[in-house]
Amino acid sequence: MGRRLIEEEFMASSPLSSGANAPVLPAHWRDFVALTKPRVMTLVVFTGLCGLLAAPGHIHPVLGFTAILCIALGAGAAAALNQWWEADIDAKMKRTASRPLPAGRMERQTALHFGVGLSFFSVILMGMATNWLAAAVLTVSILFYVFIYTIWLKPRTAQNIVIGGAAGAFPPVIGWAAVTGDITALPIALFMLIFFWTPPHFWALALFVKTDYAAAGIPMLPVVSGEVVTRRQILFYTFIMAVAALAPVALHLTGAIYGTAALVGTAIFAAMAFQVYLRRETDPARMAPEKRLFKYSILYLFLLFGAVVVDRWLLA
Ligand code: HEM
Ligand SMILES: CC(C)=CCC/C(C)=C/CC/C(C)=C/COP(=O)(O)OP(=O)(O)O
Repeated sequence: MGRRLIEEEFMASSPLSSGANAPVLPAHWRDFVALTKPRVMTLVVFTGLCGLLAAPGHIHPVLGFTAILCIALGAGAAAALNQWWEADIDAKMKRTASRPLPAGRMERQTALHFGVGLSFFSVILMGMATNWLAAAVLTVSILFYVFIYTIWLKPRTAQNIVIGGAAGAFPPVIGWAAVTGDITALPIALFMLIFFWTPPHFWALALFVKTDYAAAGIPMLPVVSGEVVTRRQILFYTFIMAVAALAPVALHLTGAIYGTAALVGTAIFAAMAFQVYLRRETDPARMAPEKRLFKYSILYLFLLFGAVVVDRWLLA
């Protein structure tokens, strides 16, 4: 048996092997959890929970819990459909190659059925447990992530996440609507905050995984327009995000606790974005500013959304 054949056999059984040729093993329950991108979804669920807790009025705790569960299940379903569509792309990127589909631990069809089934389940349960406005917005966010972002924009334009990022901005609106049955100024302001937060959040990451995206042929901004443009765009969107972060204070929708958190948190964000902007080349000895900004972007959103809830509860 030639050496090439042995290598091919090894590659086929490797968890990093391409989705196209890998043998499909029976999926383990852990693979279904992985399909929902649980780490990313923690923040999605947290922002949904904060929208629910900040809303005026009362919701029975069991129904409130069900609403948050539906946001988690809907977001997980959308993530599964994203991976069903992108199995071949994920196989080409180091960061994603060991996901259940590209690693050959699950059939694509299984992911499709899981994603569609969970989407329907989450929307119907949301409608029955809370109201049909919350269910409708959940539907829009799932469809937006799958069709507008994943299928339409992501493979076509470097502006994919600017528009497509709206999908991830809906959860606080859903949480709010689940309690009140309406959508007013504060949930719209929270939507805007996540919407303008997404470009600096994602492009900071894209700067240090750009070779992955280039290898997979995805037109992310650093691949298409280069690092200098991406660093400038990160700074530009950080300024718009700062306006969105301070808008609830200016509009008297929140009080001093959120105001302080937004002011301090956003000043740190802007300082980090400025460091990213100034950076031209990589110094392997220090953590790159873009890596620091990416990590901080997550903490920032946790902080500001937590502050909204504390603020509204103290005001109440
Ligand atoms: C279209 C918009 C977005 C894109 C393209 C994007 C992209 C990414 C990517 C590629 C990662 C690395 C994850 C991994 O390697 O598994 C990541 C991490 C993360 N994202 Fe985003 N993101 C977006 C929006 C959001 C939103 C709206 C939230 C929550 C509100 C969010 C929360 C997170 C969190 C918490 C992590 C860290 C996960 C970990 O600890 O591994 N992202 N994002
Ligand atoms: C309620 C509801 C439906 C919420 C949706 C939440 C949402 C859209 C979150 C976006 C975050 C996310 C997983 C981005 C990954 O981008 P990617 O898919 O390009 O990343 P990848 O390269 O890791 O696959």
